[in-house]
Amino acid sequence: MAPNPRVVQAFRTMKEIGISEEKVKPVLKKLLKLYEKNWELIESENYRVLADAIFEEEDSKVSEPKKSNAHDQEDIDEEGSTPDELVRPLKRARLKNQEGLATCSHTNGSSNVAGTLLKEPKVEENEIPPASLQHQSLQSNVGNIRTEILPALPGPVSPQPPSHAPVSPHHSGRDKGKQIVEPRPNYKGKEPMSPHVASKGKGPERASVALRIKDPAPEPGIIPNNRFSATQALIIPKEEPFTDDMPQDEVPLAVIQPDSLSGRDLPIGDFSTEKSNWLEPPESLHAAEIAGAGASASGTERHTSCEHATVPDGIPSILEIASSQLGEEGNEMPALDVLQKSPTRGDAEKNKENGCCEATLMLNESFDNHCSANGFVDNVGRKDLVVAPQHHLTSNELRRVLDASDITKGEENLEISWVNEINKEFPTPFQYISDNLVFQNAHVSFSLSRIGDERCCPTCLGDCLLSQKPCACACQAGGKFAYTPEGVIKEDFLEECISMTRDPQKQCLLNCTECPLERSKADDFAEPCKGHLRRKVIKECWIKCGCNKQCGNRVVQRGVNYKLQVFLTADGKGWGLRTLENLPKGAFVCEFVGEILTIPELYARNREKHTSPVLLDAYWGLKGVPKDEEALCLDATCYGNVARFINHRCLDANLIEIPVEVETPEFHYYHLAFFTTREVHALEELTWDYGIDFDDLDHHVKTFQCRCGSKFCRNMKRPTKLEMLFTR
Ligand SMILES: C[S@@+](CC[C@H](N)C(=O)[O-])C[C@H]1O[C@@H](n2cnc3c(N)ncnc32)[C@H](O)[C@@H]1O
Repeated sequence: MAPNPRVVQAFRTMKEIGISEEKVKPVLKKLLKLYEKNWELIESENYRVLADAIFEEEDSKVSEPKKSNAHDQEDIDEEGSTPDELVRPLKRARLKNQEGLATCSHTNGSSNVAGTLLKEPKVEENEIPPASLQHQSLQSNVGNIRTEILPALPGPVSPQPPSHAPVSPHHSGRDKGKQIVEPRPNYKGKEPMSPHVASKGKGPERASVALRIKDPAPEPGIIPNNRFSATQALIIPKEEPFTDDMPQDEVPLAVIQPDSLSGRDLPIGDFSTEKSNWLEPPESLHAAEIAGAGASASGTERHTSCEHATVPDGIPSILEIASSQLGEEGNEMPALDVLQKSPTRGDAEKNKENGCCEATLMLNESFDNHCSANGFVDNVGRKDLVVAPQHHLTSNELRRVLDASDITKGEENLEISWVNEINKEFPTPFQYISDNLVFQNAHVSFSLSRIGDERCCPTCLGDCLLSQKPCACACQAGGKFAYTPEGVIKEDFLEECISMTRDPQKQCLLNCTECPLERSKADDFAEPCKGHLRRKVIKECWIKCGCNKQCGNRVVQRGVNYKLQVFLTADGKGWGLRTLENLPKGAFVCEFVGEILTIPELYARNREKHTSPVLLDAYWGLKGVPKDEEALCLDATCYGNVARFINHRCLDANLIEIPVEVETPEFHYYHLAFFTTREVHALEELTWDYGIDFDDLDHHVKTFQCRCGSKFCRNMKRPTKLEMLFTR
């Protein structure tokens, strides 16, 4: 029998990163079984899932006897044997996230090079760090350069034609990034629908970090193969928490090495004020002016903003840029089309597929190759792909300019730009992640075997929303799906969520007999539990369900699907998040993503220097006394997503947070997703009610003078008795 070409390709790809067939076979076999021969999942992101599973297997296999090669091959060919339970490996996702960590300068043996925090494995006293690690550090640094050379620039935001386009659950994954999302035909918004183009979509099941990992991970301690681009070079710590003493079928979502992030008070202090690696650009490069250069803010618009990009004859086209893989500056290369031409990532990928080179590769090339900083190649040297900017940019300046086009550095489906139309400040650097990371002690692990059939719908096919009878997943949400076929939350479900949050009559506070918040206080004045708001929960279908990836009950796991922008607010709230397109009521905007911490870990951090943490307390008080490792919160100060920019608004905010259960049936961990409470117009700031009691000095959220502007503001300056007398 001829070998299955997909198997052959998998072997080949693994071989390229130094993994032998012998190691690949048994793992591939298990994955095929686990994914029911869904090769797409295995092949996505350059076989990342496979590579990760092999590493997991290696970690846990020490005492396991090897199976014979012949037998494995047979099994792969047959694809029929019953494997041990294998949970999709998620842990290594964090490796990706170490790349380019901007400014958390940790004390434990980490090095901060060119704005990139590089995590190094703990080195014993007197032990010389292996050369491979030094090498990796350099490579990671170079990787940072590449990730920052992104094509587009933020632009002045022109209100979009209204498009009440619903969130379409039918959008593409990262591995199929060029697919166009079709609007649902039966959406009856007032305005014409605008199809969402997922220009660089992420993994189809977003909640599974493993599916979204971009690059194959090298074996622990091994120098990545040179053939990989610099960004693929990752530091692989040899020690992995949770691995040794954990049952094989339990895998944390992603873990941050305790070594590297302990004692974070200092780094976080640095983080909020760090400037050394984050240079101010010259005035000519101010974001607002850049915005005025005509580039538009996100994805689809960019195609049209570059039509007139030409180089007048005689204008020298020179631009400074980091020139080598070691990142020296000062070499010159032709001016590139950075201020006008803003192709989408999809375009760049297409060019790459066509044999064009990437920016990192191009840095060593001469202009004869006709590469642009955007990864574009103009094979015929057409001038309309190149403009001569007025400025001679240094590499630092260029980095800043290009960062403005996508604060997510490619982590989301869509690019999210930032603009500052007020002054010359830049957003505080942080490491963008699109999935939560376990910091250290939080107990967040799951096993497919622990998701019982009653908590998933293995017998479903296709799109659960279309089936006559509500499936098991729907039953958990009260016998009805929370989503409409248009991908927004159902009106009644949403209204109930809103009233349970806002209406004192409908609010239900759960009181812990022993509140984790109080328990973790270092003082002797623990108070009784103040109560935790009971919430409605959405249960999404997931990989153990029989439905397909396009199932309408998978919305949050698909990630951001609307054009958003980070901007400096004019009313003194700092940076905020706004939408660049009209949003229908009930639309999923984004998830709150950060480090998953236990409450003691949260308290151990320096509150003053943190952005608002979010408690995952929807079940506290409901299920007995949550253990320390189960009472969790999310902190997005150092690692976070775009939600860290959402400002607070008392009571009538246009977003509401709803717990969403995706991959774990353990109630203490869930995803916190933001949905619109009403239609939101393009350019409106997105806000949510942090739930702060401004009178409670003890509140876990650092209090501030609220400037939300709501007529329901709970922090309005209260009139003094004297003032009250005068107003009578
Ligand atoms: C989660 S962050 C939001 C993003 C933040 N504005 C920034 O610039 O990074 C929370 C912080 O934003 C500021 N903030 C949020 N909502 C505010 C409001 N309504 N009034 C004043 N400041 C606000 C406070 O400083 C608060 O600690």
